[in-house]
Amino acid sequence: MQSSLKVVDCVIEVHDARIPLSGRNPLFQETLGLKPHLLVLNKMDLADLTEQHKILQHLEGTGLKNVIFTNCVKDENVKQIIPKVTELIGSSYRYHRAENLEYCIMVVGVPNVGKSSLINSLRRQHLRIGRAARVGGEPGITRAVTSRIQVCERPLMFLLDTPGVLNPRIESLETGLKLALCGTVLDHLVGEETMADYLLYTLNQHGVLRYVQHYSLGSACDDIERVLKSVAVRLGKTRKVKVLTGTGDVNVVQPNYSAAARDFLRAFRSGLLGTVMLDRDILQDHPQPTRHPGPAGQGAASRTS
Ligand SMILES: Nc1nc2c(ncn2[C@@H]2O[C@H](COP(=O)(O)OP(=O)(O)OP(=O)(O)O)[C@@H](O)[C@H]2O)c(=O)[nH]1
Repeated sequence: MQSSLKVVDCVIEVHDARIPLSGRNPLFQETLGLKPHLLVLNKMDLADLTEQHKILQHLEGTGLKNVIFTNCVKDENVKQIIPKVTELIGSSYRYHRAENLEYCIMVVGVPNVGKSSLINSLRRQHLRIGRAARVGGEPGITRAVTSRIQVCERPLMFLLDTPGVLNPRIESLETGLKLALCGTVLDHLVGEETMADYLLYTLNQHGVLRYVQHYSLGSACDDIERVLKSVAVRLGKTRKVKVLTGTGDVNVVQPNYSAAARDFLRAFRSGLLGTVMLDRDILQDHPQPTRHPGPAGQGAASRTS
């Protein structure tokens, strides 16, 4: 990414709109910092944006003035990106390329936030043609900086897709769990049941109780074992386990907790359980944003219950 930088006019950083204030990789800013920068908060369809103005205020307080919320599956707000990028490059002090009317933009972000989807959406919007970048539900689909992909005719604009890069030092356990819920880390590395537990905690804390109806649970519950058991039974996700008894082996049918946890996470990620703002704690804890947030531990509030 660094070696491609000299041909890049602007950096578009894509992040998940459910975690607008946490989990970004600070190395992007440090390494790519001098180029004009646009933050695209994607998957807005999955985010609770009732406090959008507070989020924007908070981001502005940390020096991020150029922010656009998008849904790249439905092409929402994607049309705003190219005019904004053109404006940013035009007003950039590095813009000394009178003869060269091509723009080259690098798209960066943590894994699975929709960088390739954004490129495909831009092509649909401006060129009326489809896919150029591979899209996938799991992190790690794009594995190298691609050759340039044209996304617009006027102005002539090319994008470089890049692999998702996580901060090697995640600032807190809570931020790690939020990133995992958003699908930026392979689920089995964190553990589906751990993530399901955090998801249940979050949904209850935010009063997003659609899971109760979705799984016909009767009432809200903060016991993950009970919830996963009900989900497993309801979905018929059981497994036979051999149990050794005094009279020999007996096959016992048990709820398949892992399969239930996977279904719970899948339903959440596809929006079936409602929208959430996973950084609500940061918004509440830091009403007056500071311009230079410190390193480890700052930002994400610790769990209080
Ligand atoms: N709901 C929703 N899903 C989206 C949106 N944009 C992308 N996705 C989905 O998110 C998943 C990841 O999208 P990609 O475009 O492959 O993400 P990426 O950032 O290029 O991923 P890596 O190459 O792994 O870094 C895919 O399943 C997309 O369909 C969006 O705006 N809303």
